[in-house]
Amino acid sequence: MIEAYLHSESDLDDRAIHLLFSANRWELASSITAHLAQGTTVLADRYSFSGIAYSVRKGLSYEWCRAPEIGLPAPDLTLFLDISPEVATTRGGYGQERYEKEEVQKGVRQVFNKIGRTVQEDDEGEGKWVVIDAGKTKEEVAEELWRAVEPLANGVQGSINRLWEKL
Ligand SMILES: Cc1cn([C@H]2C[C@H](O)[C@@H](COP(=O)(O)O)O2)c(=O)[nH]c1=O
Repeated sequence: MIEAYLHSESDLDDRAIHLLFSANRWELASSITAHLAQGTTVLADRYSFSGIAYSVRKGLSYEWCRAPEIGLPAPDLTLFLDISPEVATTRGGYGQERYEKEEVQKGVRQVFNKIGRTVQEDDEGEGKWVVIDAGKTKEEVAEELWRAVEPLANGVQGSINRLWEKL
């Protein structure tokens, strides 16, 4: 259903697609937790913050969008690959999806930056938020990413947090 929606083959209420994305994360929550408990690093290419950013841009409230995400396994680190919408359009594979339009990306980027500030200020179990300048070369981006990831590469101590739920 998500795929059909993203390729404009179907239409859904903004809330319905938000909940589908969230349900998709909940489908995997126990397996993510099991991997983490075994010491396996889990990398998610987009997670709750993406879900919230795309839906808030459409006019849904931050609180409404956040609610179904509460309790999901929390990231230890979020890497926000920031790029101007103009440069993004020049990158490969861009333009096929419903949201791959400059106006949409501009709005989503603004919401992401707001969420980033909130995460940095709150410390409510959302993990650390690091902005990476994705407008640089592939090598430079890789270097910046590694600088942020390396401190965690040997494992993270402590229990697995849940998003917006202090354990
Ligand atoms: C994970 C996620 C992605 N999206 C959007 C971002 C992308 O434009 C599109 C596809 O995501 P993808 O790039 O991870 O495949 O879906 C949401 O709107 N909500 C979500 O929860």
